[in-house]
Amino acid sequence: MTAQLPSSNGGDTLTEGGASVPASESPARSDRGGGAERRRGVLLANLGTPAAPERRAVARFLREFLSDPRVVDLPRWLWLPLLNGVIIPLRAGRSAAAYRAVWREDGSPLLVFTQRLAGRLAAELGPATHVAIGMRYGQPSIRDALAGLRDDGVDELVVLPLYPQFSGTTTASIFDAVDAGLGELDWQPVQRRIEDYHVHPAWVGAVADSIRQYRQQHGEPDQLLFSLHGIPQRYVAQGDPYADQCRAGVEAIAKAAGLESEDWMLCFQSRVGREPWLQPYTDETVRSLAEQGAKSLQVACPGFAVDCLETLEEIAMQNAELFEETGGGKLAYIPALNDSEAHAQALAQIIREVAQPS
Ligand SMILES: C=CC1=C(C)c2cc3[nH]c(cc4nc(cc5[nH]c(cc1n2)c(C)c5CCC(=O)O)C(CCC(=O)O)=C4C)c(C)c3C=C
Ligand SMILES: [Fe+2]
Ligand SMILES: [Fe+2]
Repeated sequence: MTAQLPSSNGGDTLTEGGASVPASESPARSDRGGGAERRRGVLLANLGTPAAPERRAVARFLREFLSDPRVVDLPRWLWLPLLNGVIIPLRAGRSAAAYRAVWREDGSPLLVFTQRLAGRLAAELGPATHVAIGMRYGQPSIRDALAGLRDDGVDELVVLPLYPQFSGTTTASIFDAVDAGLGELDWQPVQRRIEDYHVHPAWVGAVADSIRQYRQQHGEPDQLLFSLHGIPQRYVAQGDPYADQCRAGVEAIAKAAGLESEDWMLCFQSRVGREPWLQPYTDETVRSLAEQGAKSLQVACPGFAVDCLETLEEIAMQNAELFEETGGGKLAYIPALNDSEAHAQALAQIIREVAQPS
């Protein structure tokens, strides 16, 4: 199915088969028809990761990431001195140690899996579609990815942030970087932006299948946790749809996986700072389940398209340890979809649905 996008710049969002596409991004989108074949490019965008698991590289990454006003919205005069004077000096070393615990011979898991997924996706979409990866923070940058696509002669650009659930802190920030990159390059391709795909049946089916397969191999736990990255509650109160999309998405996955409502829970991880974030918090939930006598947990993290620090270290190491130490048994992490064929097929379907027929 191909999305029929209206030619106005009305700012509406179209939902096609579960993926939301804003209808307002490229003024020239509908006036270029003419029957000429388009060269399609896909920008597969992700958060980014440090260049190395060392203090300096991690400090550089955190400085860029946490200076983004989409991520931390405090007034700059207050936040930037606090970030540079207190938070980075305190956090960089600890964070670098956590990165070292998951770093692979071929690099950061987030980058390696994103690169591999891009390769699979390119194979799935065929030689007429160019796929490039761009990181919101660090390298390879979104601007350089766009420059590569432009040099390949792309004139229809699909932007796919690897965030199934929309948040201003993630997806919108990627769109900011795409705007800035296109502006710098003075390039105006036709654009399709995929805002979210949290209830797209292809993606929901792929996640549900991965959970079912995991349980066939490893058995059923006392409880399954869906753990998604948190954001401050204040952002949700200001209108960020992230929490609603997390709930709708995990309900769809649970239903597709045939889970009963008492078999699973949604919780939120990775809180930073003191203000309240989305709740229940994953670590408090893990502790309380252990105290209530749970002996086995499985944790799936369907907000993370690929495995990264937050899944491999925070869930599979820290929370597994916490569960054991507080009287539980084994906490098993169900890997992200990563570069699986099922993931590439689901994303290819989402892309095909929003792209123009060529
Ligand atoms: C301080 C605010 C943060 C917000 C808001 C936030 C939202 C958010 N993040 C992701 C996905 C990822 N975050 C990752 C790491 C990470 N996140 C924050 C802070 C916020 N995230 C920090 C400080 C870090 C760095 C690690 C640390 O020091 O603890 C990662 C992993 C990156 C990697 O290299 O592996 C991902 C992915 C989402 C989806 C999200 C909001 C929905
Ligand atoms: Fe984060
Ligand atoms: Fe974390």
